[in-house]
Amino acid sequence: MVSTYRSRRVGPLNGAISPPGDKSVSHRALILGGLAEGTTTITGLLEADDVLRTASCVRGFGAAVERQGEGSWTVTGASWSSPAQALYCGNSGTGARLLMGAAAGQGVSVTFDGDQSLRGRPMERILAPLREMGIESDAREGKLPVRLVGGRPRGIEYRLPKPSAQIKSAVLLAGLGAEGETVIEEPVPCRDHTERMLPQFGGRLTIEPLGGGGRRLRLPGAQRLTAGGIVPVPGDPSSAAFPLAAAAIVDGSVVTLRGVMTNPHRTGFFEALSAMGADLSTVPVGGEEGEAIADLTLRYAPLTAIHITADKAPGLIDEYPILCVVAAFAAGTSRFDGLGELRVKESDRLAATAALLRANGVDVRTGEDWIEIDGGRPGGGGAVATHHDHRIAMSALVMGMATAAPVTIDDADMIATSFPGFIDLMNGLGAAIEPMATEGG
Ligand SMILES: O=C(O)C1=C[C@@H](OP(=O)(O)O)[C@@H](O)[C@H](O)C1
Ligand SMILES: C=C(OP(=O)(O)O)C(=O)O
Repeated sequence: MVSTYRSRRVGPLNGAISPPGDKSVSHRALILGGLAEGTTTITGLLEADDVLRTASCVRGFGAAVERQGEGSWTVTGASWSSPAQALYCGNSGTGARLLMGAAAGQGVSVTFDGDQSLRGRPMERILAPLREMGIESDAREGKLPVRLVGGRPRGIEYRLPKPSAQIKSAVLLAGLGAEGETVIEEPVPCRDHTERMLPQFGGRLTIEPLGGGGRRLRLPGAQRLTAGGIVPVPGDPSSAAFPLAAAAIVDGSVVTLRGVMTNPHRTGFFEALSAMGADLSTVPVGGEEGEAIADLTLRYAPLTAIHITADKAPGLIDEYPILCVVAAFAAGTSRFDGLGELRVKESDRLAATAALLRANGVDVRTGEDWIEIDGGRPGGGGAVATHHDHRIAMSALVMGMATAAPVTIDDADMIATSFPGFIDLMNGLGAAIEPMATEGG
């Protein structure tokens, strides 16, 4: 089934909403809960396709994962066993990569698979450190389906080749079951949700500063985790980015996002909005011991172009498509560097974002890992190819809220991988996102 949608300008957006639970934290809570002895309760879990796939994979290893009510789940860990069937991770890079690490640590044999997009994404970045740890795998050209061969991993010293929290977390999760210590050097820091959550499950880990803002993580091997009590999942800053972006480009808007996680490795988009001149206020509302949380209010103000250097990219890596849309409405030329990783996300997001903007009348230049956008008053009217990528779909729909002519997308279904309530929530703020047609069956 293909669902095409149209987004058109209707006036200012107003209101206060809570974004859904954070996707990164949701995956980790399920996986750590599945490894721990006893029952963990997770509240505010993101009930989106990517996370639900991880829930069923964790079940596939023998843990009990049960939905108790909206967003409220229990996970009772088990000694992991080798699943008879391949585990299907759907569209989720985080799910596949973190689960590979966890499975390697538990010594199980397992095959992971995913949808067409995930089958195209690089997995060698996980298989290489796992091989160093002594875990053999079978994969054609480093892509899914991947078969891991069970065995006892050994701790390694590993320097992250890129600032990827998925690689870092996979090595940490494998290290939990390893013989000996695992040491990870992280020259450029990236999101640290695994490190923050581990102690709640009795996990031991020390973090030392490395010169230049980096870190060295030391994780003892052979750890037995214990249930994490209640793990609250804060609001997802990457989802909050869409209504905030809409308020930033639609004149007269005032929108509040409640309970948004403000982990310093995830706030790059909010900092970029402020640097462009958006009137964004942040009121901390708690959560300091695990993940910080705040209410964010954005009042429309005219925007100016910015330059974001490569070292900042990990702090807003998933937000670049929507940031590029915002830049299209800012006076001047914006430039974003260090975007090579965008080429291996759910789609080639650098190419898909450039095409999205061009289809709506924006002048854009790209290189292998950068983009330049000439901002102004884009006319819109474009038909956007989403390449089955949720973030491209939501970015295009937000653009249509501010352009003279409506923006259409070829498929809204993938939005369900990270933000199932997106369309209703945006329309509740005053947007006009409407289905165009449904083809096939
Ligand atoms: O660890 C995580 O939860 C994530 C890490 C990032 O990927 P990389 O590790 O590939 O940078 C991000 O793009 C992804 O959406 C979620
Ligand atoms: C890149 C993303 O997710 P994943 O890597 O988990 O597929 C994303 O949600 O933008």
